[in-house]
Amino acid sequence: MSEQNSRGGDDAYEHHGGFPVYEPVKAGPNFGRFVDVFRRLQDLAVSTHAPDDVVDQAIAQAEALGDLLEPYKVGEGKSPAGFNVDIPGRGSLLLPPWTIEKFDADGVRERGHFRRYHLGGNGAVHGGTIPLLFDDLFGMVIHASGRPIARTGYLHVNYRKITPLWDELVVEGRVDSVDGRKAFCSAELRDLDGTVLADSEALMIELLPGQP
Ligand SMILES: CCCCCCCCCCCC(=O)SCCNC(=O)CCNC(=O)[C@H](O)C(C)(C)COP(=O)(O)OP(=O)(O)OC[C@H]1O[C@@H](n2cnc3c(N)ncnc32)[C@H](O)[C@@H]1OP(=O)(O)O
Repeated sequence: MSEQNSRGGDDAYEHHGGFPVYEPVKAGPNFGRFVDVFRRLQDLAVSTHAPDDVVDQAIAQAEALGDLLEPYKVGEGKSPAGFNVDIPGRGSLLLPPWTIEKFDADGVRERGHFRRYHLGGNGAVHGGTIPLLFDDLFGMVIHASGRPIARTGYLHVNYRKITPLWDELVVEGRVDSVDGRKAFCSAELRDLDGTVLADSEALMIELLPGQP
């Protein structure tokens, strides 16, 4: 149960805007492997040129897999996908497979790589994938800072160098300053030599009660 605050409001509700208060959904012991196998399939789906009969077999097997899983569909916030910080990408296939290394009020650092599924052109990571990485990072930066839930008002990305597939990389972000509901954040994506591949600035705006 949430409690009334001194302004007569509801602390939990105000902290979460119009969001439900999600409880983390713990994954079973095989969920990491489950995500891994789907990442492999994502890579293969965009990197193979198989004969038609093999494509037909793949469709049949994928349909059978869909039929196996369909009865277990759940609503938002009820699947372990996206909620498990021990699994790369928190177990979400939308996110690249990055792992949280540091998560505190000073900022958040993650380490990981992009895969064939994230290919843009000529061996480089797709330019739309990098804002995804930053946007999600800034969400966690806000969470780690202890600030109320926020949404991205703007996200600016500078692409400084080609970002390669498969190489281990590091991204780190923090809140630079706060002005009322507005948290101004920044982050850098680097290779292991410390070269900045991309950097980003974002405005994260605290949600008002009831804002979705
Ligand atoms: C372990 C699990 C972790 C889990 C971690 C999970 C991480 C996931 C994180 C994902 C984050 C997202 O992608 S969120 C999805 C992408 N973002 C969105 O969809 C947001 C869509 N936009 C909105 O809903 C709205 O614009 C809001 C709620 C953000 C703000 O609307 P509002 O409440 O009406 O606010 P408004 O008065 O307009 O603005 C408030 C102040 O911000 C300023 N402002 C607003 N927009 C801008 C802007 N683009 N550029 C400059 N300034 C702006 C205004 O001038 C004002 O300043 P002043 O006059 O006060 O000075």
